[in-house]
Amino acid sequence: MLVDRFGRRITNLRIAVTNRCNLSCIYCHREGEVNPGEEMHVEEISRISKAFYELGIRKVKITGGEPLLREDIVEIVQSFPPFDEISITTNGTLLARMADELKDAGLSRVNVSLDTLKEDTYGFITGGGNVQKVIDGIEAACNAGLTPVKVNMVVMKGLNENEVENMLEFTSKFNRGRIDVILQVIELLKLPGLEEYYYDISPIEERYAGKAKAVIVRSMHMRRQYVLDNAAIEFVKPLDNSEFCMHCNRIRVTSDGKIKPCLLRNDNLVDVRGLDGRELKEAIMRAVTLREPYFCDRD
Ligand SMILES: Nc1nc2c(ncn2[C@@H]2O[C@H](COP(=O)(O)OP(=O)(O)OP(=O)(O)O)[C@@H](O)[C@H]2O)c(=O)[nH]1
Ligand SMILES: C[S@@+](CC[C@H](N)C(=O)[O-])C[C@H]1O[C@@H](n2cnc3c(N)ncnc32)[C@H](O)[C@@H]1O
Ligand code: SF4
Ligand code: SF4
Repeated sequence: MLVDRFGRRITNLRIAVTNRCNLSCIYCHREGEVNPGEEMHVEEISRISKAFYELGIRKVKITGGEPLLREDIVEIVQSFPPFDEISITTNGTLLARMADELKDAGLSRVNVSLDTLKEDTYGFITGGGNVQKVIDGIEAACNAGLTPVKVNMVVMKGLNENEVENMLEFTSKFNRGRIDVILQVIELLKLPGLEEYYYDISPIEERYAGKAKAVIVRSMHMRRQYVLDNAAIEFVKPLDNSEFCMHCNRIRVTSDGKIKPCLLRNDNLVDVRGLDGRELKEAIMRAVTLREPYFCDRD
């Protein structure tokens, strides 16, 4: 088991398989990648993930850019070691036609980004995306058993801050007798130029906390999930949140083969391209020693 200098156990791997995307969301952090080099080939992704598996990692998240743009995405999923869970975070636009194949390849579940159900707002946020394709993708993922599907909603002032209840109603339509779709409400990470859209989601969380039938506190980031009638809602509030960072159990790999100890830093990357065997594992362990909570209480 990998444990960093702060006693944080690392159980999850996040691999960006591309930096390319078919949308251009106004807020995109691209998983913290800047000026990426050539994308890793499937063999490299497989080699790196096996090294992490041998070091005790049991869950992997595929992300990007838009992972479903990779023509070999099914091969990538098939090439993983036997992780307990393989999930993808996707914008959902290409999911409808791929859901069954991905399930057969060994994918466990998906997160689908959908900030609004309003066509014009969705088009504005994503730079021209078609909301119906995403809805079709969510439906196909449910039918394929890629559940629970998490619908990622980044809340933005003046754009969708009043749509949480609508989105919850939308997810509850898929929950017949069990929770197949969870709404995940995400605080906007204020990249330069995004300040005007920032919206504090704490009052929204308080509102649903008051109505919850049960509360699940996740070991990852101590994130709270509230169980409601026929629905569930989780909150992701990283900003200035030392509790969130103290419970960060994930390590990242960039699309061009660098280990990234923290989403919000690029000054401590460890390049593992071309490494194998002991050298690769040593580089991974070096990256683990570079992990530090980004938001922490300082005197
Ligand atoms: N600051 C910070 N934000 C994160 C981190 N992990 C995820 N996020 C944010 O959380 C949002 C959702 O991420 P997803 O890729 O859907 O995955 P997840 O919800 O973290 O993971 P699962 O619950 O396992 O599906 C994204 O907007 C990320 O920006 C993290 O380690 N640090
Ligand atoms: C970078 S995207 C990559 C995967 C895929 N293209 C997608 O959109 O789901 C991963 C997640 O990060 C979220 N995200 C991107 N930029 C963000 C920001 N500035 N603040 C909060 N979340 C953000 C997206 O909404 C998405 O749910
Ligand atoms: S779909 Fe995902 S990767 Fe593409 S621009 Fe939007 S948030 Fe970024
Ligand atoms: S910002 Fe905090 S939670 Fe996110 S990757 Fe960095 S240390 Fe982990």
